Amino acid sequence: MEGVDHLADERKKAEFNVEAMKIVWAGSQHNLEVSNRISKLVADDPAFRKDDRTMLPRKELFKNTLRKAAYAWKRINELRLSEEEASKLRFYVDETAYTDLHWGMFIPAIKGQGTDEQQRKWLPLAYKMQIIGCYAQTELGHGSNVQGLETTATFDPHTDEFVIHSPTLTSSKWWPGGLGKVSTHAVTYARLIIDGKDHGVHGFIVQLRSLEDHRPLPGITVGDIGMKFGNGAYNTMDNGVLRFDHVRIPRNQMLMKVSQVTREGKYKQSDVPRQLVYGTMVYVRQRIVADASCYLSRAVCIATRYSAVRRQFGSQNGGPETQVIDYKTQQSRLFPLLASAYAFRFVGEWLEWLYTDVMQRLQANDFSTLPEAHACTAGLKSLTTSVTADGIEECRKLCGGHGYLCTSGLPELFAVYVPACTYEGDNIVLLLQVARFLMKTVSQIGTGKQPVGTIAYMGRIEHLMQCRCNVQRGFAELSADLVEAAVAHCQLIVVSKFIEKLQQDIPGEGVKQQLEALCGIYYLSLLHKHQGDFLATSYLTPKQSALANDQLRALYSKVRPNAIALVDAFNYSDHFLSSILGRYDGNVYPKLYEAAWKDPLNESVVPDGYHEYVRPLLKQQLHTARL
Ligand SMILES: CC/C=C\C/C=C\C/C=C\C/C=C\C/C=C\C/C=C\CCCCC(=O)SCCNC(=O)CCNC(=O)[C@H](O)C(C)(C)COP(=O)(O)OP(=O)(O)OC[C@H]1O[C@@H](n2cnc3c(N)ncnc32)[C@H](O)[C@@H]1OP(=O)(O)O
Ligand SMILES: Cc1cc2nc3c(=O)[nH]c(=O)nc-3n(C[C@H](O)[C@H](O)[C@H](O)COP(=O)(O)OP(=O)(O)OC[C@H]3O[C@@H](n4cnc5c(N)ncnc54)[C@H](O)[C@@H]3O)c2cc1C
Repeated sequence: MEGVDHLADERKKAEFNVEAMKIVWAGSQHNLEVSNRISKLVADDPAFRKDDRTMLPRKELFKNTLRKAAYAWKRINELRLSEEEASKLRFYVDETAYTDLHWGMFIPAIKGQGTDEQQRKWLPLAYKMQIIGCYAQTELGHGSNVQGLETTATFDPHTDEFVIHSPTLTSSKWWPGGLGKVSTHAVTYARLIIDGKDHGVHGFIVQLRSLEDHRPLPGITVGDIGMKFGNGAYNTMDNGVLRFDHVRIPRNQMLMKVSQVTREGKYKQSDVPRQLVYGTMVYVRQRIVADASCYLSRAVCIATRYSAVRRQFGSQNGGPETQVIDYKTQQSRLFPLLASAYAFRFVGEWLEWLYTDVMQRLQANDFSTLPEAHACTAGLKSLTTSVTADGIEECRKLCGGHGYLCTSGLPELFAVYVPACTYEGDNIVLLLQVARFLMKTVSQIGTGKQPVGTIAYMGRIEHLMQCRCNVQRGFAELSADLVEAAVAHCQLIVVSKFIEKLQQDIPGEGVKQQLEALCGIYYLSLLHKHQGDFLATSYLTPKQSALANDQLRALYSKVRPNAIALVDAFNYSDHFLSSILGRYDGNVYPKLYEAAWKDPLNESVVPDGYHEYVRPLLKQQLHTARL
């Protein structure tokens, strides 16, 4: 019934202060306040309606996204929202769009790789959205292998220009978000050629479309690459294809913070690691980790609330059937994901600190923690996106048949999220980077260099110090195993950051106890999943492994009465969740039934096509039956 909280009894079971947990999840009282205000602003504005997305044809869907992005920009300016508030508004609008890449990659690339002069010229235009940018790195033939990119930028000393060109079909830029139909400019990655010498991949600002009539400029061929996975989902984004036919840009449009080309055509590499050209990707990877906790928590919120509403089997003497959340199988699938959502939130906070610290060190030309930052952002991006993508699918399955309805919110959430396992670095390719970092650490231990930071624990691997093994040999042969070691390394980071979080002062009655239980579920569920490795290496005895499993089950029972309150603490509005199964009031069945009749297919009792395609069959069947 309307107005009744069908989850009220569940909420009464909470053994902790939910409002205090909301602050922990938000990061601070201030963040919670801003989130509440902006979330309501979006939820209350019909212009941000999103329940029709999965039913719109692509052109209409895309135009609707353009409308929303323009309206959001209008509201940001009318309300004079800060950058923080504007970012929150785009988050709660919850629709991938060209603005993601304008704000999330184009601007960071200029900030990270542009000189002060270039920043002074381009950033004001970008901040006012007088130009709209994208990040054009991936090509049809290369994405993971950045050093394999084929687009060329050839310096012409006669005109003090670079000639940007797509020499082959496979050099066509392919995938950049916002490129297909909207961006006027791109930070384009191309091979710098000077006097026939290839200096490798560098970033260049290239205008793609006229600011007058939006038509592609001479030498530019650009368009959308076509429909992607799922209805709605990432089809609100114009991922594009782009080819250059000898397009000329001024020399000062090469991003020159890391390396420069003089008027005379002399190449100067600052004494900084060439990998700084990858800096934007590192920035986005750390953002994606924080974002993973948002996506996973949305799915867990839906599945937890529905698991408390859904009853199936177990009726005693005509009494109510059992809530499926009370089944140990349901808990063993759901609660590790709930724990992971909190774990990823905290490791995302730490990674943001690590990234900020590295950026400050770079200002002082201190590159000492750059390798660790690369390994942590790459590895944690890989781990958290893989677990989140698989977790959203598991949450769909935890909701049974109704989880497969678009009105559950889960199919679209899955479809929009899963590319995160690929973009910003294929997850396996990134784990191989972590494996390379671990093996390099091992080789350095042999030289007496003690590891610090997230690899300090490796200093205790005494036996490796004696083996003097040649870690270079067999990397390719052992890469699958090394990837597993990289995953374990990242899982250890997540566990250690969760434990460090618990060592902080955490206000609120019962809050710390709940987080301790979730931390226990996180690491014990990992230990259970990988117990074979621990047993095979004698790190655990069978008895210890059994005790750990017993403790895990005990923690499920401890969390069970608090489960609804723990997902309420995510503080998501019904508008943001966009899920009938995940409604705050748990009023699922009436709303599912109501929603079904709103489907366009039910606009007519007799479906279009009946008379052309069904009736003839029936009549034919009737005729046959009479024979
Ligand atoms: C659902 C969607 C909704 C919202 C979006 C979701 C989340 C976003 C969250 C918040 C939004 C905020 C911002 C983002 C905005 C929008 C994001 C939305 C969508 C994302 C769009 C995705 C955009 C892209 O995909 S851009 C293209 C990404 N491409 C890649 O990642 C390519 C991967 N490949 C590489 O990085 C490199 O090729 C490589 C690292 C694999 C290899 O490089 P290379 O060959 O040059 O090096 P190696 O020989 O392997 O190593 C040499 C040494 O260099 C070291 N190294 C390598 N990389 C780095 C680095 N980055 N930093 C530091 N050091 C590095 C390496 O370790 C070696 O060192 P050694 O000492 O010699 O061993
Ligand atoms: C939705 C979406 C949005 C995107 N947005 C952008 C954007 O805005 N800008 C942009 O520039 N790009 C963008 N991309 C492209 C994206 O960054 C690349 O697709 C991604 O980096 C993966 O590269 P790839 O496609 O070449 O994969 P591949 O490397 O071809 O991966 C194919 C398989 O090969 C494996 N593999 C590759 N190399 C190795 C190796 N050395 N060892 C073992 N296995 C290997 C991979 O693990 C994978 O299983 C986007 C992609 C998607 C899906």
